[in-house]
Amino acid sequence: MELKKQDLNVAIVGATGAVGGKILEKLVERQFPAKSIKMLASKRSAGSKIIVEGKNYIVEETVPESFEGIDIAFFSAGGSISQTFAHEAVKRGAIVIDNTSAFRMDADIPLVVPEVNADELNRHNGIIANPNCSTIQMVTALKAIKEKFGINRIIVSTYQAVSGAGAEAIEELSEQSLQMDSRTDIKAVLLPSASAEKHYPIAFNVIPQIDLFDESGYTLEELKMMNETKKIFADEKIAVAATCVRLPVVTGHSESVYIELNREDVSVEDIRSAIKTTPGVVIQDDPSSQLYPMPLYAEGKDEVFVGRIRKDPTQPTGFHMWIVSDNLLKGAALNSVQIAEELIK
Ligand SMILES: NC(=O)C1=CN([C@@H]2O[C@H](COP(=O)(O)OP(=O)(O)OC[C@H]3O[C@@H](n4cnc5c(N)ncnc54)[C@H](OP(=O)(O)O)[C@@H]3O)[C@@H](O)[C@H]2O)C=CC1
Ligand SMILES: N[C@@H](CC(=O)OP(=O)(O)O)C(=O)O
Repeated sequence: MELKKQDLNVAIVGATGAVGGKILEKLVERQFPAKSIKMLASKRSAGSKIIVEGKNYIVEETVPESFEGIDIAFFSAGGSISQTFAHEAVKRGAIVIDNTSAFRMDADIPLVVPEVNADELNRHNGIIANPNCSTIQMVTALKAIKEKFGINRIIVSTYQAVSGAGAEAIEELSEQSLQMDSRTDIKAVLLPSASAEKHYPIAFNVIPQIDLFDESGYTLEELKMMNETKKIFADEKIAVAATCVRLPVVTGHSESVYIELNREDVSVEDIRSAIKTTPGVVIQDDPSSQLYPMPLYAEGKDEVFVGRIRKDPTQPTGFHMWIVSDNLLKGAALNSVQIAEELIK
């Protein structure tokens, strides 16, 4: 499908959500060549107004006809909405960039992080999948290391912010936090979370569950990381194991990542040099000045930050590192907009 660069009609499905709002901001900030941007959500939000850089955008209900004349449709309204409307959009001539997990593992749908596998865009049939937020920041940071030295195995533990569970979860964390003072019995006061991990309060807590469990004992979030990494790296043999954890941070996912390389002769300096070659990846790593990435400082930034790079003292091919990025930006909205930019290059 050919896209003319200067006169694109764009739609955002899920425009009132945590990710959809950031997609609009990124399109405006990066001066995406859009003639029009249609804001779509559920019937509940129809008629509401979103203002970005002084311009008003009126939200409309999403129906199949919403996609008449649309060139690019960004979807971030949940998997079931993508299942219902993505093919309707493609049928009407749009290219869909889908932020949900609905199509990510379909063999004929590219799963793209532009810095890693932009060439996959050449084989799309109308739908392109944007990976899981935790997966995106990890593969972006590891891409050059993998290319240069080969990676056999990845073991990752995540520390994920509540904004990953949507706008409602952000509200919930601040409401629960405000109920507290030092004398409060937390468990007696805090109400269970409304986000995916429903049973427990998130304020002043750490929850080792994101999304549902499957029969293997892993959660769906963990399985997404494990499977999507193999697909993006086009490497079925790479061993990936994940533990995904939610904590009371508003925005910015952090990851403790352990990798085993194919070779023993690689130094920390070699790893740093490789990482630096990937655009958008920044090393923040100086123990002597307590410099390392943190979500509080990554929020609002486009980059993926890497620090705490260490050689495993017990295994000559092993390295540890700490990877942080804004889950709503590189983890979702920015990556989607970068995909659209690649398409019109
Ligand atoms: N947050 C993140 O870090 C990431 C999120 N994603 C994916 O993006 C999607 C949205 O996430 P997020 O923005 O965090 O979620 P939010 O809960 O913040 O937003 C959900 C959005 O979906 C819209 N919506 C709900 N029902 C419908 C419907 N029937 N028709 C049309 N729109 C509807 C909502 O509109 P309304 O206001 O009208 O209810 C709202 O705009 C999820 O599928 C998630 O998997 C992917 C990667 C990362
Ligand atoms: N599950 C992620 C965000 C997300 O929505 O991911 P996915 O699109 O893979 O369901 C989080 O909670 O941080």
